[in-house]
Amino acid sequence: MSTAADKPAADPPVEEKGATKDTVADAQKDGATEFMSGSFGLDEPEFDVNVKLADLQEDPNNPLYSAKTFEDLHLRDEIQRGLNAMGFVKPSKIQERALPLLLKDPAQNLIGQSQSGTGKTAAFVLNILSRVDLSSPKPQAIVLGPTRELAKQIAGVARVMGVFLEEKGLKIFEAVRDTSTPTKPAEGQVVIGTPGTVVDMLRKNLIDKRNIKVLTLDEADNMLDMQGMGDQCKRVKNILLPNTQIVLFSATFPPQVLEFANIFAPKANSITLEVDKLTVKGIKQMYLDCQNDEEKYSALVKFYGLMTIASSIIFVKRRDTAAIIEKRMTEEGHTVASLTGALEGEARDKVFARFRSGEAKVLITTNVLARGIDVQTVTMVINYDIPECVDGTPDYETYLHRIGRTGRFGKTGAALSFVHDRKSWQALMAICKHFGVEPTKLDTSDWDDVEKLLKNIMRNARAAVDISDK
Ligand SMILES: Nc1ncnc2c1ncn2[C@@H]1O[C@H](COP(=O)(O)OP(=O)(O)OP(=O)(O)O)[C@@H](O)[C@H]1O
Repeated sequence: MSTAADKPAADPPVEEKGATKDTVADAQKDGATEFMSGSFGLDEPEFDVNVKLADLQEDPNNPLYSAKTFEDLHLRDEIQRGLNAMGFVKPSKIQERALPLLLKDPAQNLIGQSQSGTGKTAAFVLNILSRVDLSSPKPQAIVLGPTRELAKQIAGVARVMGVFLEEKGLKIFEAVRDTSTPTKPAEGQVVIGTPGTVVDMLRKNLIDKRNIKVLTLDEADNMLDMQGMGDQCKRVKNILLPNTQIVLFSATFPPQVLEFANIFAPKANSITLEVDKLTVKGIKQMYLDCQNDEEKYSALVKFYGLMTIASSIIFVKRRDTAAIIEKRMTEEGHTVASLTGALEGEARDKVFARFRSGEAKVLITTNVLARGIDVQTVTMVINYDIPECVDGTPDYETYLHRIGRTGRFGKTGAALSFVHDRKSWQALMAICKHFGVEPTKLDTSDWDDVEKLLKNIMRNARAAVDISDK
């Protein structure tokens, strides 16, 4: 467990021979992952995880199932060098518990849950990089994510972490659809993509299924729950060999999905969290009480007039709201990027790259980017519309994933939700009650007060980020 007291001295990330920032930067060409400050910023709260082993005879508290250091895992030398170059000093809680279970032979299934921004990607990527046989160029692992942005981000992490395995032949293949349907075979031991494209490629034998030994689903609850993707994920699994290691990760596993997850990944070891442990403590949660729907927009403009924020994401329910806000904020002189499902393929990549690079400081989006996206500079998330399920009930999970775009890996951030009527207020209160948080109320009738409060919060957030960057 990491506390402020046991943080390692703040050395800069290791730059060993041949493992310079440039080497890592080269592997980051798609801008998918950022050069990290290392694990020093990690200040995980004390919390208990529930570890359940498939073999009930075994003791989940056996030290063998916990790795306090990466060295404990005896990783391939090239992987350890990759971690050093990324500045990963020690495993996060989920990595500490999940990695020994993932890496154990013979391979076992795993269902892993931990809060947003706690390093789940590195956990499953490390497993894959440890398991691929580089003497063969054939696909050996598949990772599925719900969006092209997330799939590309994961591929970026795998490339950075595996940069020293490249000379041994490691290749990462992105299976996301561009303008045309795929016609060329997947080249690389690790295939990372969206479920539709991957099913398509498997069916057309563009992915050789015969050597696949690991199937990982990131944002697994989302992937298994949604009818379309759930079906596609099942198809992928059914095409693969029956002894494939199935790895499911997410910050949220609502009970009904967890049940299905246990069917999808039979006899899985599992690491789960109680619902009141799911919120990231470093995210200050607030809400802005607006008179009506129209006032939301003027409040948004006023808010951006008051604040200078490193980067922020505004989540809306509908594409047309995103378009309106984009237009009006641009007219106000803000550089914004708007990404919704209305955009496809490379056009989406371009918009997202503008945000990731910091050229656009504000991203307006719908739930498409609610999950997984890791942009370190995001200090504020705005829920312009409170997330709701198709039946109009509050969407707890999406709220958690949305606000988790900030406050990543021990950093602090703020989440501001707009409420404008009884329904939106009730929905937010239900969500906060569900996760056991008490949001701070900001009142638009006293902007001086709002400004003071926000500045204070953002100053604290910046200070915390500065410290963790040292
Ligand atoms: N051991 C580590 N030391 C330092 N930084 C780390 C470590 N593990 C992960 N990170 C960094 O933490 C950040 C968050 O990691 P990641 O994106 O994997 O979170 P996640 O748990 O998958 O979040 P989400 O639930 O939102 O998808 C990344 O920028 C990653 O580089």
